[in-house]
Amino acid sequence: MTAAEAAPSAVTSPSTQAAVVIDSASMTYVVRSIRPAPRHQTLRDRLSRAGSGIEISHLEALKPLSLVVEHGESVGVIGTNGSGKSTLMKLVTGQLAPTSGSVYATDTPIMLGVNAALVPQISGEDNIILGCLAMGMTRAQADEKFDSIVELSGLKDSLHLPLKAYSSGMASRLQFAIATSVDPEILVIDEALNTGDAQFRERTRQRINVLREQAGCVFLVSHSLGTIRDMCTRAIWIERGELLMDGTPEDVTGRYQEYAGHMGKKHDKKAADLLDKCRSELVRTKIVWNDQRSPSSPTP
Ligand SMILES: Nc1ncnc2c1ncn2[C@@H]1O[C@H](COP(=O)(O)OP(=O)(O)OP(=O)(O)O)[C@@H](O)[C@H]1O
Repeated sequence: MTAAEAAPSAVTSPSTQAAVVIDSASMTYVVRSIRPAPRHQTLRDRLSRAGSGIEISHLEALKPLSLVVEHGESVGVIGTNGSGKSTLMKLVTGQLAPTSGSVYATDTPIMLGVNAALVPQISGEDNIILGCLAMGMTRAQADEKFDSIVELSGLKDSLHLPLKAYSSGMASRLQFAIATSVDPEILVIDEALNTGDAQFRERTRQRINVLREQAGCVFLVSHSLGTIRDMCTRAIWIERGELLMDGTPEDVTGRYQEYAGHMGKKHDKKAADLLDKCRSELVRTKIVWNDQRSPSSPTP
């Protein structure tokens, strides 16, 4: 029996406090690529063969995972590169449909990501209006929110400049101020805070706290363990597509740091033992709907 099979599981009936319910959701990407030509061929032959065959492979980015996140929680998501954090966030926002299982949310989650759509050629001011309209506000509502967005961004003196003249930290500030202006019930922040300075981090922390107090919930993906400890009430660790830990930010980041230390020193056995320990200690969530029926409106 593997550690995962031996691990305890908790049956959870999502309460009215639940903002997001992930019910055994998994994600396998289907990757289509051009079949490579044999290496011994000349460059000319290789190029002329390009496109002669399409190869299809499957990449399991996320193993089936269940999680209930309640209103008022801010959940930090950590894990090494390529472990599946962004994939999980895309399932939460409905950008991707899970290969198996379901994801439910009480409201449409707002994603604040490094690639969130701002237009480089137009000014910060125009981006604010455009961003608000893109999030579904009317022009009158966008005008009404304008001053508070300027205030939160802290970029009053630069907003007349085109966005392409902003540093990545300044662009992040603007994105954050626009995205949180709708008081989202569910906010997903994927790496967007990493470029901010200390002042921006403090504003962000305060804004996240306000959203939580208003019974919103926040997911925060970050490689900065300090940010997770500062801003989150709970943390999860995903490694190679597998949920390994779900607990307090201190416990989860501490264990992850230990793992990263072993990996850095190439102590593979110690790293593997630590993963096994996490697997055996994780209390897996099993979702059971009270009325035996899941909600009728999964995302997307
Ligand atoms: N659109 C896609 N098509 C195919 N594979 C993908 C796609 N997006 C991600 N992957 C793969 O899925 C796995 C998880 O990627 P994901 O972006 O979720 O990881 P991550 O934990 O967010 O990584 P990072 O910390 O580097 O941002 C990786 O192996 C990645 O190569």
